[in-house]
Amino acid sequence: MSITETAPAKLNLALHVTGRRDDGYHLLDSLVAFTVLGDRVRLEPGPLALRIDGPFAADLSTDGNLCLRAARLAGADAAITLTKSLPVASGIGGGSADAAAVLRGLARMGHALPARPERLGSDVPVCLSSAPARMQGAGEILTPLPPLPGLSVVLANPGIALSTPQVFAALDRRDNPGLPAIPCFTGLADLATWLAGTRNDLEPAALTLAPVIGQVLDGLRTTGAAFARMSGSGATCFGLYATADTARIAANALKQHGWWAVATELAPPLMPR
Ligand SMILES: C[C@@](CO)(OP(=O)(O)O)[C@H](O)COP(=O)(O)OP(=O)(O)OC[C@H]1O[C@@H](n2ccc(N)nc2=O)[C@H](O)[C@@H]1O
Ligand SMILES: Nc1ncnc2c1ncn2[C@@H]1O[C@H](COP(=O)(O)OP(=O)(O)O)[C@@H](O)[C@H]1O
Repeated sequence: MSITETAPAKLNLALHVTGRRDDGYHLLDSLVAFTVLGDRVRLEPGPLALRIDGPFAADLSTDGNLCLRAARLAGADAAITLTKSLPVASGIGGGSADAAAVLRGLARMGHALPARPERLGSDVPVCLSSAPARMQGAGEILTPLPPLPGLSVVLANPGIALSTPQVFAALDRRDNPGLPAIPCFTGLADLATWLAGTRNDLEPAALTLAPVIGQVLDGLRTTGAAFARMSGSGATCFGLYATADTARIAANALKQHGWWAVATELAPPLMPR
Protein backbone atom coordinates (compact mmCIF):
# COMPACT_ATOMS: atom_id res chain seq x y z
CA MET A 1 0.00 0.00 0.00
CA SER A 2 1.37 3.44 -0.86
CA ILE A 3 0.43 6.83 0.59
CA THR A 4 0.67 10.06 -1.38
CA GLU A 5 0.83 13.54 0.14
CA THR A 6 1.07 16.85 -1.66
CA ALA A 7 3.59 19.40 -0.38
CA PRO A 8 2.08 22.79 -1.27
CA ALA A 9 4.31 25.79 -1.90
CA LYS A 10 4.39 28.19 1.05
CA LEU A 11 3.86 31.90 0.40
CA ASN A 12 4.84 34.59 2.89
CA LEU A 13 2.16 37.05 1.76
CA ALA A 14 3.67 39.47 4.31
CA LEU A 15 6.90 38.97 6.29
CA HIS A 16 8.11 41.40 8.95
CA VAL A 17 11.42 40.86 10.73
CA THR A 18 10.85 42.07 14.30
CA GLY A 19 14.02 41.09 16.19
CA ARG A 20 16.76 38.55 16.63
CA ARG A 21 17.16 35.80 19.24
CA ASP A 22 20.40 35.21 21.13
CA ASP A 23 21.08 32.15 18.94
CA GLY A 24 21.04 34.35 15.81
CA TYR A 25 17.62 33.24 14.53
CA HIS A 26 15.37 36.12 13.54
CA LEU A 27 11.95 36.85 15.02
CA LEU A 28 9.31 36.97 12.31
CA ASP A 29 5.71 38.07 11.96
CA SER A 30 4.28 36.59 8.76
CA LEU A 31 0.97 35.96 7.02
CA VAL A 32 1.51 32.54 5.45
CA ALA A 33 -0.63 30.92 2.76
CA PHE A 34 -0.25 27.88 0.50
CA THR A 35 -0.85 27.16 -3.18
CA VAL A 36 -2.44 24.24 -5.01
CA LEU A 37 0.90 23.78 -6.81
CA GLY A 38 3.41 21.77 -4.82
CA ASP A 39 5.80 18.87 -4.68
CA ARG A 40 4.49 15.36 -4.05
CA VAL A 41 5.79 12.58 -1.82
CA ARG A 42 4.83 8.92 -2.05
CA LEU A 43 5.56 6.59 0.87
CA GLU A 44 5.68 2.81 0.65
CA PRO A 45 6.55 0.27 3.33
CA GLY A 46 10.24 -0.74 3.24
CA PRO A 47 13.69 0.28 4.44
CA LEU A 48 14.38 4.04 4.54
CA ALA A 49 15.22 5.19 0.99
CA LEU A 50 14.65 8.21 -1.25
CA ARG A 51 14.20 8.51 -4.99
CA ILE A 52 13.68 11.95 -6.59
CA ASP A 53 11.97 12.66 -9.91
CA GLY A 54 10.15 15.66 -11.41
CA PRO A 55 11.25 18.90 -13.14
CA PHE A 56 13.69 20.05 -10.40
CA ALA A 57 15.05 16.61 -9.41
CA ALA A 58 18.49 17.43 -10.87
CA ASP A 59 18.94 20.35 -8.42
CA LEU A 60 18.68 18.13 -5.35
CA SER A 61 20.71 15.39 -3.77
CA THR A 62 19.25 12.53 -1.75
CA ASP A 63 22.09 12.95 0.79
CA GLY A 64 20.91 15.09 3.70
CA ASN A 65 17.55 15.54 2.03
CA LEU A 66 14.84 16.88 4.32
CA CYS A 67 12.58 13.94 3.37
CA LEU A 68 15.07 11.49 4.90
CA ARG A 69 15.77 13.76 7.87
CA ALA A 70 12.02 13.97 8.55
CA ALA A 71 11.63 10.18 8.54
CA ARG A 72 14.66 9.80 10.84
CA LEU A 73 13.25 12.41 13.26
CA ALA A 74 9.99 10.45 13.33
CA GLY A 75 11.97 7.22 13.90
CA ALA A 76 10.27 5.58 10.91
CA ASP A 77 11.28 3.66 7.80
CA ALA A 78 9.67 4.11 4.40
CA ALA A 79 10.59 4.01 0.73
CA ILE A 80 10.00 7.63 -0.30
CA THR A 81 9.55 9.02 -3.81
CA LEU A 82 9.76 12.82 -4.04
CA THR A 83 8.40 14.48 -7.18
CA LYS A 84 10.11 17.87 -7.17
CA SER A 85 8.04 20.50 -8.98
CA LEU A 86 9.11 23.56 -6.94
CA PRO A 87 12.46 25.29 -7.53
CA VAL A 88 15.00 24.61 -4.78
CA ALA A 89 16.12 27.28 -2.26
CA SER A 90 13.59 29.73 -3.61
CA GLY A 91 11.63 31.16 -0.67
CA ILE A 92 8.54 28.99 -1.07
CA GLY A 93 9.52 26.42 1.54
CA GLY A 94 9.89 23.44 -0.78
CA GLY A 95 12.22 21.50 1.54
CA SER A 96 10.08 22.27 4.59
CA ALA A 97 6.91 21.36 2.66
CA ASP A 98 8.48 18.03 1.63
CA ALA A 99 9.55 17.27 5.22
CA ALA A 100 6.06 18.12 6.50
CA ALA A 101 4.46 15.95 3.79
CA VAL A 102 6.64 13.00 4.83
CA LEU A 103 5.61 13.52 8.48
CA ARG A 104 1.92 13.69 7.49
CA GLY A 105 2.27 10.52 5.41
CA LEU A 106 4.05 8.70 8.23
CA ALA A 107 1.29 9.81 10.62
CA ARG A 108 -1.24 8.19 8.26
CA MET A 109 0.90 5.00 8.47
CA GLY A 110 0.56 5.10 12.26
CA HIS A 111 3.78 6.88 13.32
CA ALA A 112 3.59 9.72 15.86
CA LEU A 113 4.53 13.23 14.74
CA PRO A 114 7.87 14.32 16.27
CA ALA A 115 7.61 16.64 19.28
CA ARG A 116 9.72 19.41 17.73
CA PRO A 117 9.26 19.44 13.94
CA GLU A 118 10.93 22.89 13.79
CA ARG A 119 14.25 21.06 14.28
CA LEU A 120 13.98 20.19 10.57
CA GLY A 121 13.50 23.85 9.56
CA SER A 122 11.65 26.94 10.73
CA ASP A 123 8.92 26.54 8.11
CA VAL A 124 8.12 22.89 8.90
CA PRO A 125 5.51 23.59 11.65
CA VAL A 126 3.41 25.84 9.38
CA CYS A 127 3.80 23.41 6.47
CA LEU A 128 2.40 20.54 8.60
CA SER A 129 -1.14 21.94 8.40
CA SER A 130 -0.48 23.80 5.12
CA ALA A 131 -3.30 26.15 6.13
CA PRO A 132 -3.33 29.96 6.33
CA ALA A 133 -1.66 31.11 9.54
CA ARG A 134 0.06 33.98 11.26
CA MET A 135 3.59 32.72 11.94
CA GLN A 136 5.67 34.30 14.71
CA GLY A 137 8.74 33.61 16.81
CA ALA A 138 11.32 31.95 14.58
CA GLY A 139 8.43 30.08 12.90
CA GLU A 140 7.16 27.95 15.80
CA ILE A 141 4.34 30.22 17.06
CA LEU A 142 1.31 29.67 14.84
CA THR A 143 -2.12 31.27 14.94
CA PRO A 144 -4.56 29.59 12.53
CA LEU A 145 -6.52 31.99 10.34
CA PRO A 146 -9.85 31.61 8.56
CA PRO A 147 -9.60 30.27 4.98
CA LEU A 148 -8.40 32.80 2.41
CA PRO A 149 -10.35 33.45 -0.79
CA GLY A 150 -9.36 30.99 -3.58
CA LEU A 151 -7.39 33.58 -5.55
CA SER A 152 -5.40 33.14 -8.77
CA VAL A 153 -1.65 33.35 -8.20
CA VAL A 154 1.41 33.41 -10.43
CA LEU A 155 4.74 32.22 -9.00
CA ALA A 156 7.84 33.41 -10.85
CA ASN A 157 11.52 32.76 -10.23
CA PRO A 158 14.41 34.07 -12.34
CA GLY A 159 16.33 30.80 -11.97
CA ILE A 160 18.65 31.76 -9.14
CA ALA A 161 18.89 30.03 -5.77
CA LEU A 162 19.28 32.45 -2.85
CA SER A 163 20.79 31.32 0.47
CA THR A 164 18.39 32.10 3.35
CA PRO A 165 21.21 32.86 5.88
CA GLN A 166 22.88 35.23 3.36
CA VAL A 167 19.64 37.16 2.86
CA PHE A 168 19.11 37.49 6.64
CA ALA A 169 22.75 38.62 6.97
CA ALA A 170 22.17 41.39 4.41
CA LEU A 171 19.36 43.01 6.45
CA ASP A 172 19.79 46.68 7.36
CA ARG A 173 17.38 46.53 10.32
CA ARG A 174 16.07 43.72 12.48
CA ASP A 175 13.73 45.65 14.79
CA ASN A 176 10.79 46.44 12.54
CA PRO A 177 7.19 46.70 13.79
CA GLY A 178 5.00 43.57 13.56
CA LEU A 179 2.01 43.04 11.28
CA PRO A 180 -1.15 45.08 11.70
CA ALA A 181 -4.25 43.12 12.85
CA ILE A 182 -5.22 40.51 10.25
CA PRO A 183 -8.89 40.81 9.24
CA CYS A 184 -11.05 38.10 7.61
CA PHE A 185 -10.44 38.62 3.88
CA THR A 186 -13.33 38.30 1.43
CA GLY A 187 -11.58 38.74 -1.93
CA LEU A 188 -8.67 40.11 -3.93
CA ALA A 189 -9.49 43.79 -3.32
CA ASP A 190 -9.42 43.78 0.49
CA LEU A 191 -6.45 41.38 0.64
CA ALA A 192 -4.43 43.56 -1.78
CA THR A 193 -5.32 46.71 0.18
CA TRP A 194 -4.23 45.12 3.48
CA LEU A 195 -1.02 43.74 1.94
CA ALA A 196 -0.13 47.21 0.64
CA GLY A 197 0.19 48.31 4.28
CA THR A 198 2.67 45.47 5.04
CA ARG A 199 6.11 44.43 3.77
CA ASN A 200 8.48 41.60 3.11
CA ASP A 201 11.45 42.93 5.09
CA LEU A 202 13.72 40.41 3.31
CA GLU A 203 12.86 41.83 -0.14
CA PRO A 204 15.27 44.84 -0.10
CA ALA A 205 18.09 42.58 1.17
CA ALA A 206 17.41 39.98 -1.54
CA LEU A 207 17.26 42.71 -4.19
CA THR A 208 20.78 43.83 -3.29
CA LEU A 209 22.00 40.22 -3.74
CA ALA A 210 19.94 39.55 -6.90
CA PRO A 211 18.71 42.72 -8.65
CA VAL A 212 16.89 40.59 -11.28
CA ILE A 213 14.16 40.09 -8.62
CA GLY A 214 13.12 43.71 -9.38
CA GLN A 215 12.52 42.72 -13.02
CA VAL A 216 10.40 39.76 -11.94
CA LEU A 217 8.27 42.02 -9.71
CA ASP A 218 7.89 44.52 -12.59
CA GLY A 219 6.91 41.65 -14.89
CA LEU A 220 4.16 40.50 -12.50
CA ARG A 221 2.81 44.05 -12.18
CA THR A 222 2.86 44.82 -15.90
CA THR A 223 1.00 41.57 -16.67
CA GLY A 224 -1.90 42.69 -14.46
CA ALA A 225 -1.15 41.52 -10.90
CA ALA A 226 -3.26 43.48 -8.43
CA PHE A 227 -0.42 42.83 -5.95
CA ALA A 228 3.13 41.46 -6.31
CA ARG A 229 5.84 40.70 -3.74
CA MET A 230 8.76 38.36 -3.09
CA SER A 231 8.09 35.33 -0.83
CA GLY A 232 10.36 34.37 2.08
CA SER A 233 14.05 34.94 1.41
CA GLY A 234 13.43 34.79 -2.35
CA ALA A 235 13.97 34.69 -5.16
CA THR A 236 10.43 33.45 -6.01
CA CYS A 237 7.88 36.27 -6.32
CA PHE A 238 4.11 35.96 -6.37
CA GLY A 239 1.41 37.98 -8.10
CA LEU A 240 -2.29 37.95 -7.22
CA TYR A 241 -4.58 38.17 -10.27
CA ALA A 242 -8.31 38.83 -10.72
CA THR A 243 -8.99 35.72 -12.84
CA ALA A 244 -7.42 32.36 -13.69
CA ASP A 245 -7.22 33.44 -17.35
CA THR A 246 -5.19 36.60 -16.63
CA ALA A 247 -2.89 34.55 -14.37
CA ARG A 248 -2.33 31.93 -17.08
CA ILE A 249 -1.59 34.60 -19.73
CA ALA A 250 0.77 36.37 -17.32
CA ALA A 251 2.68 33.15 -16.54
CA ASN A 252 3.12 32.48 -20.27
CA ALA A 253 4.43 36.04 -20.80
CA LEU A 254 6.91 35.74 -17.91
CA LYS A 255 8.26 32.44 -19.27
CA GLN A 256 9.38 34.36 -22.38
CA HIS A 257 12.15 35.87 -20.19
CA GLY A 258 13.48 32.36 -19.53
CA TRP A 259 12.09 32.45 -15.99
CA TRP A 260 10.18 29.69 -14.20
CA ALA A 261 6.60 30.93 -14.03
CA VAL A 262 3.41 29.07 -13.23
CA ALA A 263 -0.24 29.95 -12.64
CA THR A 264 -1.92 28.36 -9.64
CA GLU A 265 -4.36 29.20 -6.82
CA LEU A 266 -4.33 29.69 -3.09
CA ALA A 267 -5.03 26.25 -1.61
CA PRO A 268 -7.68 25.09 0.82
CA PRO A 269 -6.22 23.61 4.09
CA LEU A 270 -4.81 20.05 3.81
CA MET A 271 -5.24 18.76 7.34
CA PRO A 272 -8.09 19.46 9.77
CA ARG A 273 -6.87 21.86 12.45
C1 LIG B 1 12.70 32.94 5.62
C2 LIG B 1 11.61 31.91 5.70
C3 LIG B 1 10.26 32.59 6.03
O1 LIG B 1 9.18 31.68 6.01
O2 LIG B 1 11.36 31.20 4.49
P1 LIG B 1 12.26 30.66 3.24
O3 LIG B 1 12.93 31.79 2.58
O4 LIG B 1 13.23 29.69 3.77
O5 LIG B 1 11.27 29.97 2.35
C4 LIG B 1 11.89 30.89 6.84
O6 LIG B 1 11.88 31.52 8.10
C5 LIG B 1 13.17 30.12 6.74
O7 LIG B 1 12.86 28.82 7.14
P2 LIG B 1 13.79 27.57 6.75
O8 LIG B 1 14.18 27.64 5.33
O9 LIG B 1 13.07 26.36 7.23
O10 LIG B 1 15.06 27.92 7.54
P3 LIG B 1 15.96 27.09 8.57
O11 LIG B 1 16.47 25.88 7.89
O12 LIG B 1 15.26 26.96 9.88
O13 LIG B 1 17.14 28.14 8.77
C6 LIG B 1 18.08 28.42 7.78
C7 LIG B 1 18.89 29.61 8.24
O14 LIG B 1 18.11 30.80 8.04
C8 LIG B 1 18.30 31.73 9.10
N1 LIG B 1 17.02 31.94 9.79
C9 LIG B 1 15.96 31.12 9.56
C10 LIG B 1 14.75 31.36 10.19
C11 LIG B 1 14.66 32.44 11.10
N2 LIG B 1 13.52 32.70 11.75
N3 LIG B 1 15.73 33.23 11.33
C12 LIG B 1 16.89 33.01 10.67
O15 LIG B 1 17.86 33.75 10.87
C13 LIG B 1 19.35 31.12 10.00
O16 LIG B 1 20.59 31.61 9.56
C14 LIG B 1 19.23 29.63 9.70
O17 LIG B 1 20.42 28.94 9.96
N1 LIG C 1 13.43 18.02 -0.29
C1 LIG C 1 14.10 19.18 -0.41
N2 LIG C 1 13.62 20.15 -1.20
C2 LIG C 1 14.26 21.34 -1.31
N3 LIG C 1 15.39 21.65 -0.67
C3 LIG C 1 15.92 20.71 0.13
C4 LIG C 1 15.29 19.46 0.30
N4 LIG C 1 16.03 18.76 1.15
C5 LIG C 1 17.08 19.53 1.49
N5 LIG C 1 17.03 20.71 0.87
C6 LIG C 1 17.97 21.84 1.04
O1 LIG C 1 17.28 22.86 1.78
C7 LIG C 1 17.66 24.15 1.35
C8 LIG C 1 16.46 25.08 1.33
O2 LIG C 1 15.62 24.71 0.29
P1 LIG C 1 14.08 25.15 0.14
O3 LIG C 1 13.30 24.67 1.31
O4 LIG C 1 13.64 24.71 -1.21
O5 LIG C 1 14.18 26.71 0.11
P2 LIG C 1 13.67 27.90 0.99
O6 LIG C 1 14.12 27.64 2.38
O7 LIG C 1 14.28 29.13 0.38
O8 LIG C 1 12.19 27.94 0.86
C9 LIG C 1 18.34 23.97 0.00
O9 LIG C 1 19.68 24.42 0.13
C10 LIG C 1 18.32 22.49 -0.30
O10 LIG C 1 19.53 21.96 -0.77
